[in-house]
Amino acid sequence: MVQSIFIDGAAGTTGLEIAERLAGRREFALIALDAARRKDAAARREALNDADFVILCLPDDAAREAVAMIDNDRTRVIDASTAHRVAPGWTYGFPEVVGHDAVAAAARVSNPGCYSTGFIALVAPLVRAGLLPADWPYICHAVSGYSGGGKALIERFEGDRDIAWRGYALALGHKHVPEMQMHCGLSVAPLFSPAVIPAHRGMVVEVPLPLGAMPRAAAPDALRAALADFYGASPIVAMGDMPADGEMLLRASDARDDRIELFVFSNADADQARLVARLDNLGKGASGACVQNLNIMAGLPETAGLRIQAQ
Ligand SMILES: NC(=O)C1=CN([C@@H]2O[C@H](COP(=O)(O)OP(=O)(O)OC[C@H]3O[C@@H](n4cnc5c(N)ncnc54)[C@H](OP(=O)(O)O)[C@@H]3O)[C@@H](O)[C@H]2O)C=CC1
Ligand SMILES: CC(=O)N[C@@H](CCC(=O)OP(=O)(O)O)C(=O)O
Repeated sequence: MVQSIFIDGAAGTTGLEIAERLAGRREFALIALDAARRKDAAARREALNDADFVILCLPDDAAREAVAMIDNDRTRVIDASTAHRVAPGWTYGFPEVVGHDAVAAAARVSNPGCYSTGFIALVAPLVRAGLLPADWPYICHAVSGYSGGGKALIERFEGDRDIAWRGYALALGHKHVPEMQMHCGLSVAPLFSPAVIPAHRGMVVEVPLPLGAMPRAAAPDALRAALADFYGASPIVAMGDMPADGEMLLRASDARDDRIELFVFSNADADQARLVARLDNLGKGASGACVQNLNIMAGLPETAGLRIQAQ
């Protein structure tokens, strides 16, 4: 049975990338609004209620407004925005962490933030297994390609080739912190320092761990083994190969890939470690994750339409 999909915000960065991944899929039929009607409330309301699945690629307020316009109990929603990531009644769309069955059964799925995807992929399984403490004040550093900031940031970076690094969220309290804390089960909010680099896409998220100074922290080998075991044969979340030459690169020209790779680096004394995740902010960080969740909700193979590079 062909299921209908409406992408609200289809002309934006995340929406366009979702449409690319759905192009040619016979299981789905896209409901499209022409340019003149894409922000028209009546047209959106009709499309939102006609669709079997709605994918919201909108700013937070517009996403809340779209959900309020749905007045039937058949349409299922995937929200790419931050609006519902810690909201009651919403399933957090990280199937490897919350369980595929929970996503498959959900009517309302909130797609994780891009940075949160890296942090949660690394920290949640280890805290859950008792290998890292839940009450530690974790620190997280990350860099993102500028497409992470949508059309406005793309325009800014492509109009000013002189920006080599942009630190932001300097007053702390980035909008991803609540979901990072909640979905890792932490009693203390992590301290998060994001930055943007002059590459269109790509992301590295890092959690440095002073293991020797932490209570109840396992050794690096145990952390590595636990992550490998937790994600098992996942086609999307996997341990990366340890770099042989002592450096790890993110290249602006890297092939697009909807997978996420995890690393545990450590020192010879095994009392310091760096948990690192490398992903595409528009892949597992946004549009790839939306399509993965859509596949699971629709009862289809989770990687259908995704970009999975040969290993
Ligand atoms: N980019 C990324 O890597 C990630 C983005 N996200 C989230 O996805 C959502 C979309 O982000 P992104 O695609 O980057 O943003 P963009 O700014 O690129 O796109 C947003 C789109 O929404 C449209 N829009 C705004 N208000 C309305 C409205 N009331 N009705 C209909 N359309 C509207 C905009 O219209 P117009 O074209 O006229 O401006 C634009 O096309 C955001 O919540 C973002 O935080 C999540 C994870 C990662
Ligand atoms: C580089 C950049 O600006 N990134 C965005 C986050 C992108 C993302 O994950 O989007 P959500 O808004 O859906 O959480 C930011 O920090 O606000």
